[in-house]
Amino acid sequence: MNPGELRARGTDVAVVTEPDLVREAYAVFKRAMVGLEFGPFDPVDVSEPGRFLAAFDGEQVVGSANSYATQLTVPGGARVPHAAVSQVGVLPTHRRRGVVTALMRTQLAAAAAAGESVATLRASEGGIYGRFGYGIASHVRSARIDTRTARFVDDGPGPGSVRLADDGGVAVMAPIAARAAQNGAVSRAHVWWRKWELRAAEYKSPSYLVVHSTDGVDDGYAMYRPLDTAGWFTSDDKTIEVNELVALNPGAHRGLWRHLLELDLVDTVTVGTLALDDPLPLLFVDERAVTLGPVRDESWLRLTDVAAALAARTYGDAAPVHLAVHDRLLPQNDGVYRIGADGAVRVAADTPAAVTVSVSDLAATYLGGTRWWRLAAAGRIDVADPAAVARLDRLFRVDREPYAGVFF
Ligand SMILES: CC(=O)SCCNC(=O)CCNC(=O)[C@H](O)C(C)(C)COP(=O)(O)OP(=O)(O)OC[C@H]1O[C@@H](n2cnc3c(N)ncnc32)[C@H](O)[C@@H]1OP(=O)(O)O
Repeated sequence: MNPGELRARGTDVAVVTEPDLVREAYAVFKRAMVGLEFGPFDPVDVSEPGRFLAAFDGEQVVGSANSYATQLTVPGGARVPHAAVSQVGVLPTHRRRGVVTALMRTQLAAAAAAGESVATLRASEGGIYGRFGYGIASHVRSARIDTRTARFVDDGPGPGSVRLADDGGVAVMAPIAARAAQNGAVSRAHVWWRKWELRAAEYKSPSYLVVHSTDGVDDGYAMYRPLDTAGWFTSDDKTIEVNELVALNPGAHRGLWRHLLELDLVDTVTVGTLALDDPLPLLFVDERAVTLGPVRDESWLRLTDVAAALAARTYGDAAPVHLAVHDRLLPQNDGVYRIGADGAVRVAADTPAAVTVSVSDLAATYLGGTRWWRLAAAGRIDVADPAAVARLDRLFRVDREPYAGVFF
């Protein structure tokens, strides 16, 4: 990173590589998060070198923002270099002085310069990141399944098999997760698995891992644990929580859910995070066996290099639209883009645009999770040609709702 870029709005922002400064930056994040529990790890061991940013007030670290070099699967299946942003925090003594603004400005410019044309994060609050050009690109919800009423539509065992792999850990999970390539998938940084191992070593309650294979090839896994085991023996609502379920194909999805729902003893199965269009409820004769939780935002996405990001995804079939994009924080993205079935390119800035959008609302549409007509209905976009809105919806249309499926 160019040191000249590191000064923004009077706050000094720098990449910290020296171990004690990395620890100090991480401690700032922990302090800012007030109540979040953290694992038993040294932040130096679970960070990627050269990516932890710190904001300084003199010698003191007062703000932090980290990221990981990963990949995002975009519509059409391309895997785009991506910054997975995390550990953003500012000391309570230094809030509302522009510290995080300086960190975001530096971080996003660095990502764009490194060829990471998109960044995503999980937001602690909904009011923070829109001003930095992030928009909500995917949503998720939880589910609770009553094993007593969950009778499968498809009554026979699937073509694959499930094996117990409780001691398999990362060696088993990582190669399967690496092949997850749904719209919105985020690849997992090596250090996240390290963090997972360090946390797992501390878990008090039992945790189980099962792996699904088809024709001898692993194609899915589920991790789960029992809740409230103190009352487990006499409880009439013995519950397991599925911490993660990765299924690379529908057979693995069905096979893993069948395994979980047929566990003896278990009355209820909960899962915290499902894609909005996960077929889970349709597996059962009575869909009410599944109680879906409220919809929540998952990936907040930022296009750091709009031209590169738009060119990376594919588009549906509709006549092209000229789209003007405004980006206050990274003005190099300001411009007009021609989006068509054959792809997206930047055109002359004075080309008349049918629709004008902020970079954050564009981010919300990028993976197909937010429809253009809804932005128009909400008055969030300027529409010079109303017919262009329906064309944009056909162009940005996706087969599957976006879903990252990983928290970082
Ligand atoms: C990916 C993740 O790590 S998510 C975790 C994010 N971190 C946290 O939630 C920890 C607790 N909060 C914090 O540490 C800080 O309050 C932060 C990081 C959210 C904001 O940092 P600050 O340095 O205070 O923000 P900064 O002064 O740059 O504010 C920029 C603008 O955002 C606004 N803003 C800042 N925080 C919030 C918020 N939580 N909600 C709404 N608006 C906010 C400010 O009012 C300001 O608006 P303005 O430009 O109109 O004046």
